[in-house]
Amino acid sequence: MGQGCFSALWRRSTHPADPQPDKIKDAKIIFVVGGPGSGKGTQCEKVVAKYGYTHLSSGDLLRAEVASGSERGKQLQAIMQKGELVPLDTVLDMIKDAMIAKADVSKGFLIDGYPREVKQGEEFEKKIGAPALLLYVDAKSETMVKRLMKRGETSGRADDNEETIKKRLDLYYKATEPVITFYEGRGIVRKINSELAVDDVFAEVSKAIDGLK
Ligand SMILES: Nc1ncnc2c1ncn2[C@H]1C[C@H](O)[C@@H](COP(=O)(O)OP(=O)(O)OP(=O)(O)O)O1
Ligand SMILES: Nc1ncnc2c1ncn2[C@H]1C[C@H](O)[C@@H](COP(=O)(O)O)O1
Ligand SMILES: [Mg+2]
Repeated sequence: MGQGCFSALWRRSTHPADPQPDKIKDAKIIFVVGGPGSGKGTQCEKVVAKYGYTHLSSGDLLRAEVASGSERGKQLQAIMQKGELVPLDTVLDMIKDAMIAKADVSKGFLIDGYPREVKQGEEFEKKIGAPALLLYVDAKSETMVKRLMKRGETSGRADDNEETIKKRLDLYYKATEPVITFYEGRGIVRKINSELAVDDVFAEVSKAIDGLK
């Protein structure tokens, strides 16, 4: 879908004249990138418990908007149900607003599920700042499908079904994997083997975070 037609309609409260973005310009930022069902949210919860970072999942922020019942939420739901990406401006403004709201108390931010494409990373850096680390949560596609089908038994997520999972996976390989290559060039990518048990995956995550200055 063309993003231009939606961006004006869906812009949120932040704008260039807003002084508040200064509050987050020096924040420690970790991007958490991986396929659907790779275990990003699971690991982020553990990082919050151990390191006290703030976890912001773009998918969770979008689902909260859907749950609000707003007109915008209805439009977002239609896109997410199809396993497509919502417009960049919408998701970036949501993340930025959430970061500003937590800036005074946050030790650092885990940005889970963003960037989904290289352009999202570039825009994030222009409007917010550069990530110190990218955690690449890696699992096989068969593993991800199995986990999502199981999660779908109880999650209530409209996109945890066979047809949408396939679309989300295809989009991940096409649009999101290039994000990893892009940040590898900066030397900030740590690949995490998410085929292991949750605590063993977390041991790798902890090592990557402990390596941060
Ligand atoms: N290492 C693991 N071993 C077994 N199950 C796991 C592991 N990590 C996560 N899970 C389970 C928990 C969930 O039911 C499911 C998906 O994990 P989750 O953390 O929600 O993935 P995710 O956040 O990457 O998915 P999405 O992109 O769809 O939000 O798999
Ligand atoms: N960063 C994002 N850009 C566009 N669309 C997004 C982003 N994060 C989440 N979404 C939409 C599209 C996804 O299929 C759903 C669910 O996201 P998830 O990270 O799996 O919770 O939301
Ligand atoms: Mg998740």
